[in-house]
Amino acid sequence: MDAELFPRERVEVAPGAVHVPDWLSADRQRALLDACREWARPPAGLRTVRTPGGGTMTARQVCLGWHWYPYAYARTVVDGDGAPVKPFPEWLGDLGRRAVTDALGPPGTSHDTEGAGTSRDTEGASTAPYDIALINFYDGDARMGMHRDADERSPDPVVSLSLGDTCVFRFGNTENRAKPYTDVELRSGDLFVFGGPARLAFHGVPRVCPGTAPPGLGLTGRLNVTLRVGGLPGA
Ligand SMILES: O=C(O)CCC(=O)C(=O)O
Ligand SMILES: [Fe+2]
Repeated sequence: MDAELFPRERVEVAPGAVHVPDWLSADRQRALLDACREWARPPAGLRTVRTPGGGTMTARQVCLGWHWYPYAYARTVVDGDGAPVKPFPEWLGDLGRRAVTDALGPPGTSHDTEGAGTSRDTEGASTAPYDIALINFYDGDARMGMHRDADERSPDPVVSLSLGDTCVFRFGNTENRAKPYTDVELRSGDLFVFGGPARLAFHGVPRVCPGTAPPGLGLTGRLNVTLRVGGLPGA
């Protein structure tokens, strides 16, 4: 990691949405990248996602635990090779819980802003294990439009880990895709968590900055791993 003139600070972008720069060490980034390379292999590997309107997502995706397709979850790759989704490893769930605690505080912590009642207990966030990972690979001009992560049935926070090229991550409001939103630069190793009142906020990736990955990582492009609690029937 290049030394910064001013270290980047943890920022609460909106109540319940926190950016923690440099959360993963260089070694942990490399280990997560190695795991992503394994998960990307077929069967049930990296695929291009087709949207109902006939378009395709520019970021390619692989899932663990539950397979996401527009706009539901399944146990097999129903819109691809039909293979069973790869298992969600316990260590990744542990990483998810640690991420939430580091970003938002331990369970039961009140991080109210002006009495807004954003305690994780009152938001219904649970101790249920993280059981879904969506891994997105961005190369070239890949982007992700503004959307909500709304296909899970659990209110637990979404945990986002970034590897490789820096991107602009746009974090918006819960009403619509338009302003107000905040643009955050996510770099390799950064953590972003959104839960509580921010859990259903619109967000997207308008831009990836090619050639900005840490030279030692060995990744061209950007990987983002989001961890979610599904709360899905039959889990
Ligand atoms: O790539 C990112 O940083 C965001 C990914 C995302 O929003 C998603 O997987 O739902
Ligand atoms: Fe998302």
